[in-house]
Amino acid sequence: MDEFALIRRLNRPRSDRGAAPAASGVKMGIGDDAAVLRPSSGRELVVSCDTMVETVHFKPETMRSDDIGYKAMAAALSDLAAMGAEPRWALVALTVPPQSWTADELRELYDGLYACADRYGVAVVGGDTTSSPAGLTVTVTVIGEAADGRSLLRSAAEPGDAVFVTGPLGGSAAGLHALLARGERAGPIERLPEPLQPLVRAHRRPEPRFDAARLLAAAEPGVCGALNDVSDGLASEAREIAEASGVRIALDGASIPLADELSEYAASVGADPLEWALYGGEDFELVGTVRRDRAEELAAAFERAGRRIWFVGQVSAAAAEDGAAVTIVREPGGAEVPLAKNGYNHFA
Ligand SMILES: Nc1ncnc2c1ncn2[C@@H]1O[C@H](COP(=O)(O)OP(=O)(O)OP(=O)(O)O)[C@@H](O)[C@H]1O
Ligand SMILES: Cc1ncc(C[n+]2csc(CCOP(=O)(O)O)c2C)c(N)n1
Ligand SMILES: [Mg+2]
Ligand SMILES: [Mg+2]
Ligand SMILES: [Mg+2]
Repeated sequence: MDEFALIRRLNRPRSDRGAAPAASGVKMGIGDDAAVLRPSSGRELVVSCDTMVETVHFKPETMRSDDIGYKAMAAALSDLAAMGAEPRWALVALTVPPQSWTADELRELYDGLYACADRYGVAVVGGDTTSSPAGLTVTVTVIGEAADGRSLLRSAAEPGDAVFVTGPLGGSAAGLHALLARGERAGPIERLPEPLQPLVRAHRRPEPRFDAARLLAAAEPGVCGALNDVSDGLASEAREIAEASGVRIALDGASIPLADELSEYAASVGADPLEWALYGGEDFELVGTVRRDRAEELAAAFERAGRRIWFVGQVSAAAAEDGAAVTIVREPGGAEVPLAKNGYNHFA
């Protein structure tokens, strides 16, 4: 495999680029020492990166090549949605063990990556390609824009706020569980038993929630408080909001929306679906807070747009030094207990 030939093969011919409206603002894209971009005036830049690592984030049993590319882009973009930003540009760093990946498989990975980039109007403007002694990694850096001063921060929750999520949780973890339990090389989703399909789709083809992010960003300044995306599980994301904002969050377990088919699948393998929603991660829904007296108005704005938010808890003033940052009532009438700090942790 030749590095330069591979880069040419993975990226689109120059004639394809520039056709998409996403290419606007690109003075120099792929092909020079660096990209040259023109941000819109009056907008602030919002920048983030995320890495996916073979065996840590994907295995042959869990993801096909195109899914890896799609999800790497989707997971990175999700952090822009979590800031209330509009996606614009991306850079892709690839490290490849040449013995275990063919150029065709890498091309499929890029087909998935570009499918996601096109779906969200993102122009890939550069990247980096190196060999790796073992394990493929994909790092996607994303750049978006928000109205000046309007990025939605983790630190903006206030006592009295309601906590909401933008969609059902736990599906991705259940899909992962099902794929690992099957243990065979991942095939097309349509060939799986029907009840597994939405769970596996949630794992392989997550969608960054720009639809919800746009509605939140469009609300009057101050209506939406903090915002995060659920990459590490609701428990972990709620804790990040609580700690960044210096508040306490009380979750109501019975109100947390569970993914379609999740309860049935969890029952079939003796698992607790709520645990997957709290600790599974990779759902990429948004979790946020809204001022209590504006919560119904926000829910109505979602309904008018044919969407929904689910209220899953309340924010209150931080407890004493040793008080729990996040608590939960698991069942109606149950006791309020501190929520354990589990969630996904790369070094735990
Ligand atoms: N190696 C690093 N060097 C500098 N900053 C980092 C590094 N790793 C993470 N960060 C920063 O730490 C903050 C929290 O990162 P974290 O990865 O936990 O958030 P996230 O991207 O929302 O989560 P996830 O990676 O699960 O999507 C971010 O501001 C991120 O840019
Ligand atoms: C084969 C395989 N095993 C386990 C997992 C689960 N997993 C890996 S990283 C992560 C958190 C988000 O990552 P990050 O914090 O790096 O953004 C989760 C839930 C998976 N996807 N594939
Ligand atoms: Mg991160
Ligand atoms: Mg992330
Ligand atoms: Mg995030």
